[in-house]
Amino acid sequence: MSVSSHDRWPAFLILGAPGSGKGTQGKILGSIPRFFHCACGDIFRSLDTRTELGQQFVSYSSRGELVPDELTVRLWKTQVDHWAESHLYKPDIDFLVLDGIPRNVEQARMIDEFLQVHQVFHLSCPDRSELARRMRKRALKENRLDDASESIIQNRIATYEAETKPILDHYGTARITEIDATRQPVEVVAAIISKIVQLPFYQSHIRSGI
Ligand SMILES: Nc1ncnc2c1ncn2[C@@H]1O[C@H](COP(=O)(O)OP(=O)(O)O)[C@@H](O)[C@H]1O
Repeated sequence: MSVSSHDRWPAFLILGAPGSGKGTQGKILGSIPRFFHCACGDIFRSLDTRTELGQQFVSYSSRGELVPDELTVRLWKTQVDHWAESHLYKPDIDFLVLDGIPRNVEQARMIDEFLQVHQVFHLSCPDRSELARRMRKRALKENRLDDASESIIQNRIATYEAETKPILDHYGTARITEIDATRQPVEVVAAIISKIVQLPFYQSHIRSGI
């Protein structure tokens, strides 16, 4: 499964607590040519819940907990390979926009083997009650079990604080852009895009005509 360093997929990461707007931003970016949105939660939700894997996902996510790393990374890698084989995702010219993976430092280390994260966009929302409000709204609209109760919501926010936020240290400040997640979606996406187009890596990748 190992990939040489020059073959590693170029990627951007959207990081933020549940309800911070990662999925909204990922979808918008994924609609732009040469950006490919990859939402780990969507990969899990597409599993047939009658299968053992599907059952495992339901049992972890309905408690607000993370699915074990080994299983998560294996499933994620299989799905990205599948997208690449079917040419939906073109690793030589597309930028991966990761949303929901990695979710802890161990996953960050595991996926570093396959991709190169060029910038992390941290959608920051210190107001936890605003996040909870957004999740309750989403539960009504999208029928999400994991957004359905107050204790699960609190557990998901706590899991984010304890396990996902330390990822910021893994990537280091030079690769992190802080964005205020309470701004309008159009303003958040504008901030992300203006940062990307200024990155030397982006400029050289685009100019190389790959
Ligand atoms: N990378 C991951 N590692 C472990 N579990 C994950 C991962 N991605 C998604 N999950 C599981 O799927 C659930 C829903 O994820 P997601 O749709 O990304 O929610 P949100 O965007 O609200 O944070 C998580 O609470 C977790 O149980």
